[in-house]
Amino acid sequence: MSPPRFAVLGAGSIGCHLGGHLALAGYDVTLVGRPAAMDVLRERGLTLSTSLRPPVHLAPDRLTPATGPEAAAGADYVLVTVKTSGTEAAARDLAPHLAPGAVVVSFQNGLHNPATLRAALPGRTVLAGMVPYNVVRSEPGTVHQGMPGTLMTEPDDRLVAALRAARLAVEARTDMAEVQHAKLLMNLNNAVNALSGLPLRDQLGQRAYRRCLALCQREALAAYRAAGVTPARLGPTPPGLTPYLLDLPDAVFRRVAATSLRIDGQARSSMWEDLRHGRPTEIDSLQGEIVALAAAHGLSTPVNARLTALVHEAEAVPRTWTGPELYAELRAARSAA
Ligand SMILES: NC(=O)C1=CN([C@@H]2O[C@H](COP(=O)(O)OP(=O)(O)OC[C@H]3O[C@@H](n4cnc5c(N)ncnc54)[C@H](OP(=O)(O)O)[C@@H]3O)[C@@H](O)[C@H]2O)C=CC1
Ligand SMILES: CC(C)(CO)C(=O)C(=O)O
Repeated sequence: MSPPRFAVLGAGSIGCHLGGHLALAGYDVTLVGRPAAMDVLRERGLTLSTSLRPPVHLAPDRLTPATGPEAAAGADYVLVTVKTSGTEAAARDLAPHLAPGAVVVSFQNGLHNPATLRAALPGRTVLAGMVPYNVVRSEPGTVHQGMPGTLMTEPDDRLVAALRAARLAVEARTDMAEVQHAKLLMNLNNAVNALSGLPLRDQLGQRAYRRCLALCQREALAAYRAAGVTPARLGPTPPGLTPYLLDLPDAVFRRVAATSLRIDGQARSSMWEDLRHGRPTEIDSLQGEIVALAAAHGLSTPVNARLTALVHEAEAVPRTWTGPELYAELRAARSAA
């Protein structure tokens, strides 16, 4: 069988990281992104950087950038890496161009992107995927992976083999709904990180910020219990114990969490990148999902609701919060509820 051909729909941080690794391994990859971003690839090529190994550069002639969904026509796999707010439109645009038998894979955060893609692409195979680590566009034409981690996807042998050949660690999972709920617990930190204005390592190193995340996770875990959802265990700590770990004093936390905190100084949440570039954030599909799920089960989530409001305020008028300020604000919201 010939090697699979790939298209990446939404060639930003994650899309360039995944597509760049596949192109580096010799796969035929079309990167579909915005005109300005694709011009950068045409002019500078793409550098894949990580503190785990030396950076590698793909010269412009090793890349196939494109700006319209028709460029995905020849692909066996279309990796969808747009932000959640762009999923439905991207799927609608893609629908008339998909090759027969093409498989669409969502490597996005949130709970509902695979379902949105399935609804817009009836009869197509759509797989849920998950990226557990951070990637930032550290400078034009460079995407930087700031921590190690293993991609997850619903089983597909050809896809898994290609990702592994591209030196991307990947695990096939049959419990992707539980994986996505576990990832959402992690992503509740995106808002805290974005409002802190700090690199992830510095923000997570401060107890007050971690306690903000712990408050969010406790509400989320209560909502999951009410909904009968058991999030997958993705690391050494069971999801139900993570808030206790986050509450620990800094020195104890650093010792206990050393293995799960191999984050370099460049790593930032994708929501920080959105705020920095003046783009709308994914807050409504992260904290917003917890608020909605809890409400459906008669629970209130004042902390997640307040953070949602604060992020929307920061979208309109940028501001950062110190850890003690944010923790006091969230505790006040909880007390007032
Ligand atoms: N960055 C990270 O560390 C991680 C991100 N994720 C998730 O991965 C997904 C992608 O995130 P990320 O890579 O950071 O996002 P980016 O914003 O960096 O990349 C998405 C890119 O796709 C472009 N785009 C949107 N719609 C289309 C379209 N129809 N055609 C062509 N291009 C389009 C966007 O342009 P424009 O902005 O103009 O819409 C943007 O440049 C999100 O769900 C995120 O939560 C998951 C794990 C880690
Ligand atoms: C990997 C992680 C949790 C990093 O914050 C992320 O998913 C994001 O930034 O969106």
